[in-house]
Amino acid sequence: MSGVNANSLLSPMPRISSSSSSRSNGCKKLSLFSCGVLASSAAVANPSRSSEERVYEVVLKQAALVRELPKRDGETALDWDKTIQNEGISDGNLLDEAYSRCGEVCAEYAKTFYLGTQLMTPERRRAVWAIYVWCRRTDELVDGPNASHITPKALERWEKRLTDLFEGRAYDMYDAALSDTVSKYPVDIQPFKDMIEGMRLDLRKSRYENFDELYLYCYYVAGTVGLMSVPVMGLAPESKASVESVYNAALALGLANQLTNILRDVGEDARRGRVYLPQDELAQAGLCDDDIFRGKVTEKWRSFMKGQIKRARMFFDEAEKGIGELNEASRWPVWASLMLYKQILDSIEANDYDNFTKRAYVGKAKKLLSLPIAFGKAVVAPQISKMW
Ligand SMILES: CC(C)=CCC/C(C)=C/CC/C(C)=C/CC/C(C)=C/[C@@H]1[C@@H](COP(=O)(O)OP(=O)(O)O)[C@]1(C)CC/C=C(\C)CC/C=C(\C)CCC=C(C)C
Ligand SMILES: [Mn+2]
Repeated sequence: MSGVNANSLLSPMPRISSSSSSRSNGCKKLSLFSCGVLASSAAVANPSRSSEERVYEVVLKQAALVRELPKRDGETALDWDKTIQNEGISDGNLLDEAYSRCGEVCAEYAKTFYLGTQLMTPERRRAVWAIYVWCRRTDELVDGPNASHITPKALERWEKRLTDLFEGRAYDMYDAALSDTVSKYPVDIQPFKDMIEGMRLDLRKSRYENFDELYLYCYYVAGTVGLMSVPVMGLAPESKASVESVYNAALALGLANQLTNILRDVGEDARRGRVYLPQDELAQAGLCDDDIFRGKVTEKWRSFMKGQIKRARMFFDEAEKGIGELNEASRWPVWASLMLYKQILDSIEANDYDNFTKRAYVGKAKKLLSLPIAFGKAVVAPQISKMW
């Protein structure tokens, strides 16, 4: 691929600011906090409104947007793929070129995921690429080579650029692709704004008092990706599940991925002065920041890590419940990404919980093996169960 690198993804940004999100009150239920993996601090830390409740409001809003979609002849509200197909995907050379550049970035940065998207319909595939590129560029702002120059002002400009592209004013080719995607699929701007909020958080915060705080961070930087992806991946027309439950599963996959990322990168983050672990749970385990900076694997550390891994796995389990509700052609990349990420947790265990000096990874052979297994879960198993 021709010259895609972190710098070239980030072209200059226009000025002006825009406001960030506001959320209203009033939600119900909760899931993984209350399941008692670790005595979670959510209710204690914020008795009035936990992060999980706040995020659940966003989930409800996203689900409502989908449910409110106008129905056209022969379509259900959940089957918007036909509409896109009827409108055709060739919108002129420039747009095709914009999408194919997104595909190149995706192929360069996320090879396995790119492969996974090959089973999706061409229009969904290119829409997922466009979302991927926007997320990657947003992440690069605080994680990439120019991260030390990124200020809140720069993030304001990035957000202004986001609102522009949602209104049809694209700044460059990658934005043009996303602008087209959000005009065709019922994708809401809120998760995108929230991801930028996560980048703001990264600029000003390097410690998390409890899981409630960490949950919100994980939602901002990764749960949002799940919410952005569902409208593009589409729901199975035959699905009987509620739209909320599918969004919840998507959210859970983003959270699980991010929690896994955090556990994999403990040593690397500590070297940057960052600890993305709940401080109260560290204290309960008899640990503190200094233990992390020292980086010695002790019994206390192993036991702490076991709890954290258990929680991440519970989020993966929650996510698995929703994959079968997605449009059939979208299930494979999701299963593949879930299986690959989940195996990072196995690898941390195999490293005897040394995530200070060893980077947990999934080897090529295991990666390759995961693809047909994911295919089996996504495509073959549902066909078999239809036959019975
Ligand atoms: C089909 C599919 C998997 C679609 C998602 C594609 C997509 C839009 C991905 C964007 C990912 C991205 C670049 C996010 C930016 C923030 C970020 C980097 C988050 C971390 C990802 C891992 O990246 P990496 O290992 O490279 O991390 P480093 O920056 O290098 O440290 C994350 C951990 C989060 C990624 C989150 C997802 C892929 C969410 C997936 C959820 C769904 C696709 C919903 C599935 C639906 C159901 C019903 C389960
Ligand atoms: Mn990153």
